[in-house]
Amino acid sequence: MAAGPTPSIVVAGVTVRYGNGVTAVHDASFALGPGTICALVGINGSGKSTLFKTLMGFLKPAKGMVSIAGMEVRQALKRGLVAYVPQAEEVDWSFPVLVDDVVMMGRYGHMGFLRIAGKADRDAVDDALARVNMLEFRRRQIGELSGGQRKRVFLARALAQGGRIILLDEPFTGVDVKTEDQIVDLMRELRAEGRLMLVSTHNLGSIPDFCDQVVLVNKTVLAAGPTDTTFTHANLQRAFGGALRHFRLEGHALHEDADARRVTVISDDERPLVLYGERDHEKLADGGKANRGKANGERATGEEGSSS
Ligand SMILES: Nc1ncnc2c1ncn2[C@@H]1O[C@H](COP(=O)(O)OP(=O)(O)OP(=O)(O)O)[C@@H](O)[C@H]1O
Repeated sequence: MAAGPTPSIVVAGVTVRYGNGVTAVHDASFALGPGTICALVGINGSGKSTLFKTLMGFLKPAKGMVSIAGMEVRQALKRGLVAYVPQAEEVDWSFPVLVDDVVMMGRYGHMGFLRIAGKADRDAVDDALARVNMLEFRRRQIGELSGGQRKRVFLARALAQGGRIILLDEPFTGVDVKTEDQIVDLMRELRAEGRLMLVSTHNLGSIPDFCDQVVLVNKTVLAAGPTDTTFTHANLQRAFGGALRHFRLEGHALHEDADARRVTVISDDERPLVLYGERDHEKLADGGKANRGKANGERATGEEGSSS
């Protein structure tokens, strides 16, 4: 991994307003360092995309300060430090462009004015496509790919760019479990390389597995910190209120055998969080840790729960 500024994000007292006067985020603060995968969690309209757009310099805070790798946003973007993997809805899939060309866009910041790709650029594109297992699709039109394949192409674009900070807006929406696992494995590799990833997701069940930090939002940052201490039942209730589906099944209502453990299923939208044998529901993350193997092994059960 190329040396560069230490990846970090500092958001301090940030308020963001849209042109129509809507204050989407007010007085939001959190800080993240290198070698981190952080989940950005909140209901629809809670300000996750607004925060991404602010970190990408598309929106300017009305108040507060954003610093990326110790620099102003504009400077960090100019240096290609931040790569963005957009939500599927933000992309015009009818635009006739090859997979190769999409990934090469990640290299534009490394090229001269005429954007002529050199060997280093072509190598970076090859490496990135190989890392997301998409080499065989490189001559395909982007619009001809499945949702999960498209996500992987945009992830490859971020890798080709060499961004030490990667923002992923709902990377798991509409992808199957196998693709989600591939994306998570890749993110773990990128974390081991010291990169910083901020991931918005409704997959609550996956968060204790691969995120070391969590930022919970609802128009402001309600809680931010290590998953173990922040991804708690109390904080999820604050973030989601009545929007959260929460089932608790226990004893003979659930088991015909002697296994009397309680099962708690907490779901926002996609993959729910499934906890076994919880007594104290305050600390979801601790329970998740103790029961993680089991919960993963029974993922399908949880998914049935979420559809009810
Ligand atoms: N371009 C815009 N102009 C005005 N208001 C906007 C604009 N985009 C978003 N908003 C408003 O800002 C608030 C936050 O929206 P945002 O898109 O950041 O939420 P989100 O958490 O990303 O939601 P989702 O989970 O649905 O993607 C919402 O009230 C939304 O209606």
